[in-house]
Amino acid sequence: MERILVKASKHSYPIFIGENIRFRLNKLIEKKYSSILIVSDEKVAELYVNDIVTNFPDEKVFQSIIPVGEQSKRLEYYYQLQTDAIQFGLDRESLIIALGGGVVGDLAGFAAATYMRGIDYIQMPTTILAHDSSVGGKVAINHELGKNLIGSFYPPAAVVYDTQSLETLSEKDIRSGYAELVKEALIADEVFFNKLLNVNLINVKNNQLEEHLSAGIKIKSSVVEIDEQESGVRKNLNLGHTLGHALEAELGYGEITHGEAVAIGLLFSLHVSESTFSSKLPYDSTFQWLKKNNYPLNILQLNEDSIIKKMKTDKKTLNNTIQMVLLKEIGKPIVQEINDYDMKIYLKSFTKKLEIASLVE
Ligand SMILES: NC(=O)c1ccc[n+]([C@@H]2O[C@H](COP(=O)([O-])OP(=O)(O)OC[C@H]3O[C@@H](n4cnc5c(N)ncnc54)[C@H](O)[C@@H]3O)[C@@H](O)[C@H]2O)c1
Ligand SMILES: O=C(O)C(=O)C[C@@H](O)[C@H](O)[C@H](O)COP(=O)(O)O
Ligand SMILES: [Zn+2]
Repeated sequence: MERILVKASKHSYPIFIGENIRFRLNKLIEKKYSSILIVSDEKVAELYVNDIVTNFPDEKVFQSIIPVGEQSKRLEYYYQLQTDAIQFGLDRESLIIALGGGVVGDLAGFAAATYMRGIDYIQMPTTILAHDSSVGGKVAINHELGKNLIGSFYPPAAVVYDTQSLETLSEKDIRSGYAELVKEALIADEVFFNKLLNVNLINVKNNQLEEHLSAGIKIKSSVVEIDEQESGVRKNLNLGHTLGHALEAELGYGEITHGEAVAIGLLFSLHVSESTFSSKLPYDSTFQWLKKNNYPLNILQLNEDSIIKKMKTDKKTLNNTIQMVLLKEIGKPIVQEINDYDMKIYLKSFTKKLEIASLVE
């Protein structure tokens, strides 16, 4: 088992990564809690919730199970969790366990951040993507008008990542999770990036996956330790998200996964970066890798004005001007202001490039 300690403003917290560690959860938690609420989605609950419950034979353990998917990361389910917490009698010494992917982690984390003004919660990520969402304390729900617009920075008490639970993931969710790994590699580590571009996602080996997750988590945690509340370098973790989040909201939450949207967003960032800095970046190799691994890249019918409006709900936006993370080179991200006129040109040239590439197939 690997243990990484993350320093946060409220407290430091450990990330435990290892196979089958969900069965040792009670040994990994140091504190005794008055009661425990496990939050999970229907699919994950069916697979793993009993493994978590059996850790606590002598405690009061409750469950709140939400429907699967991005649509659950909204006010209605946030309110449902608060109602459950009140009705189950959770107090200030209670614990919430977020067992699932980023949807469960963001929603349950935000519920924990606000229930009785804040109680402890533990992230138990069960997707590859959640190596990112479970670390750093960003918790939130979506608004119809924009992603993650209602939320907080609220670090977990611990992250317990059982890599064995990843064996049940679908191809789509493996793909989705790898987009955030590629993002981390692009902002911080060219060697890691080149390694990822050699991976074939349908037969990625367990030891390879663990190596990638550990590398991704180290990049993520080192950034959030320096800038927990995103006044500076943490913005770089948003590479690919200005367009990615806009696509998720524009197409309807859940129509495209977060990672798939981020993958398109990464490609767009490379496109804009190449034009802005007149430099050669790995647009072509990234495109080829995404295509080979079946990422959906067919976003040809974009309404640019509507997308730009959605991009402006991005939390990096200042004075109604879009701020986008670009790359000067791999490992050298920079936040750049882009006006609406230029953005429209970039969106048009990007979709044209994708259209031409789809004709060449
Ligand atoms: N807080 C952050 O810093 C941060 C970072 C990145 C992403 N996010 C958020 O994370 C969310 C996306 O997370 P996600 O991709 O994990 O989505 P998700 O939570 O919806 O999980 C994806 C799918 O995988 C299923 N699943 C989960 N674990 C499984 C397992 N072990 N076996 C089989 N199926 C399993 C789920 O039921 C779901 O159908 C988005 O809302 C995004 O905004 C947050
Ligand atoms: O941790 C961060 O910071 C990130 O930007 C990680 C992203 O992968 C993640 O999707 C995050 O939720 C986006 O944050 P937001 O502030 O743009 O909502
Ligand atoms: Zn993300």
